[in-house]
Amino acid sequence: MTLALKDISFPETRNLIAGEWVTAQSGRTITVTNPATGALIAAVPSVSCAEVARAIAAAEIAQVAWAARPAKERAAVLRMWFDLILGATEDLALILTSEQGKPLSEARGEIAYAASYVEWFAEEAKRIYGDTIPGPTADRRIIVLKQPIGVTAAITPWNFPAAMVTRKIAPALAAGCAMILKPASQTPLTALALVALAERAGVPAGLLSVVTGAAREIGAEITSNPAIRKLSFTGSTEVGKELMRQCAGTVKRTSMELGGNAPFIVFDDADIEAAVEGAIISKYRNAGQTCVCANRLFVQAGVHDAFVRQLSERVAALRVGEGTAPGTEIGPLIDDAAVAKVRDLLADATAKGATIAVGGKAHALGGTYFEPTIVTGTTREMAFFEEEIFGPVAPIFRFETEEEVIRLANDTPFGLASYLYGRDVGRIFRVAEKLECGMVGVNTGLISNEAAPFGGIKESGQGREGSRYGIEDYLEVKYLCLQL
Ligand SMILES: NC(=O)C1=CN([C@@H]2O[C@H](COP(=O)(O)OP(=O)(O)OC[C@H]3O[C@@H](n4cnc5c(N)ncnc54)[C@H](OP(=O)(O)O)[C@@H]3O)[C@@H](O)[C@H]2O)C=CC1
Ligand SMILES: O=C(O)CCCC(=O)O
Repeated sequence: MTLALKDISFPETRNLIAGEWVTAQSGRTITVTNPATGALIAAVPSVSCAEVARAIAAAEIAQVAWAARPAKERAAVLRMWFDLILGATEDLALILTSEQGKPLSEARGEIAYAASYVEWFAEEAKRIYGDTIPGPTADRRIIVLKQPIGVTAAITPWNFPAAMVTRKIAPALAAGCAMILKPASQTPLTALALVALAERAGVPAGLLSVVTGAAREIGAEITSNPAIRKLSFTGSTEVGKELMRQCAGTVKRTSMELGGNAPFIVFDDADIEAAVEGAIISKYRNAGQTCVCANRLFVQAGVHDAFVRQLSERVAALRVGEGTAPGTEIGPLIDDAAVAKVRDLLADATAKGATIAVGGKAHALGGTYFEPTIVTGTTREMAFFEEEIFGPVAPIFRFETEEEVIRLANDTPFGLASYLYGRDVGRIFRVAEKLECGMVGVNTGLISNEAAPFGGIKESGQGREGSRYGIEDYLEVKYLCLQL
């Protein structure tokens, strides 16, 4: 399949290792397909541990020189990368939609979102401030320095092939770190194109490498190589836990952005139209394949029926189709396993008494398309109360009281995002403070932006990305004790 791209050097299908664009030494490749059609798009290298180790060795050298450059120079390179990304929006969006499936309009939005992290951290690079602390005795002074952590690595998922890449590379480079990136095997082309643009922007040879191939093998090298001082991972909780275990061997710092099980709470005094719009964005963005997607919708008894009716009208009208087709709002799911998971969750719920209000089955388009779905009459016993759905299915739970909904919302090992709709300011603060999670959307279904600290608690992970907190994860604190 040929993509109609403006930049003739795209799609880039090689890896950037130690400053050179290469194929795998073994000649092995992995294939990339379009989830909308199943068509083969490209083949990218499947590299060995030795090639990853070579990238890490080059990064060690390049990082020293990069960290020594004034922050203003690092910022200028990042700013140039930001400009190049925005200039290549159409190509990047088409590559992204072709390998991931999301509607082209969402892909364009993701490119802008991805670029916003680069712009943000270009600015933050210049504001890595230390501290002076009054000494414990009259003849002592304490000075705190913030220094780059060194060579870092990132492993990213397929659901946001651009934004998860820049959200990790940009703060790393801004802080003076080097990075080895391993993107998801299903969506490597967006990452390769972004890294090609970073090279054009002036990122020095060896500082940033991108490797594709067998996750276990590459992950084993990244997590065991002592030169890697930090790993930032976005993906499933299961793999995140495994990587944390592996990183323990060399006591690497980790940032983990893992699964979620977001409650979306609608109180009786909510603006129902606004709550419905929020649910559409929060639940059905990227066909429900987002870690911050509403996973359990709790609606208070007084507005339950009105909310279900209005949401059903909106959901039944969502246009399902190929991401590149004009007007598409819901693309295909990433693969057959994702469809099977959604089907199993629905079968479990209906067997336990739930009702399908809208959708509920594979879409007539075939392939991995699934109908946008609403399920009512749901209970705590159903599997989707516990599991991340990662598909276009909204289970709606009816509740009566504030105490009950807080208990239900927190009854999960996850703690990433939560949403609540209502007008009672006192209740909003009470509930937001009691929810066990890292982020709360109040009267909004969209909480992601570069200025905010994105991240979770409990088994949803640790560390924050974006905002002024995001760069801290790439910095070490060193203190100087001065005896006068
Ligand atoms: N929190 C989030 O944002 C995300 C959550 N998920 C959840 O996880 C489920 C499964 O999705 P999936 O794509 O399989 O997520 P994974 O966690 O398996 O994949 C995420 C990234 O980790 C890599 N990876 C997988 N196994 C290892 C390993 N042993 N060592 C090192 N790296 C590894 C993958 O590489 P490769 O692609 O080569 O396998 C990919 O780059 C989804 O249904 C969803 O519930 C998924 C994606 C994002
Ligand atoms: O779902 C994810 O894997 C990442 C978060 C998407 C966002 O930034 O909104």
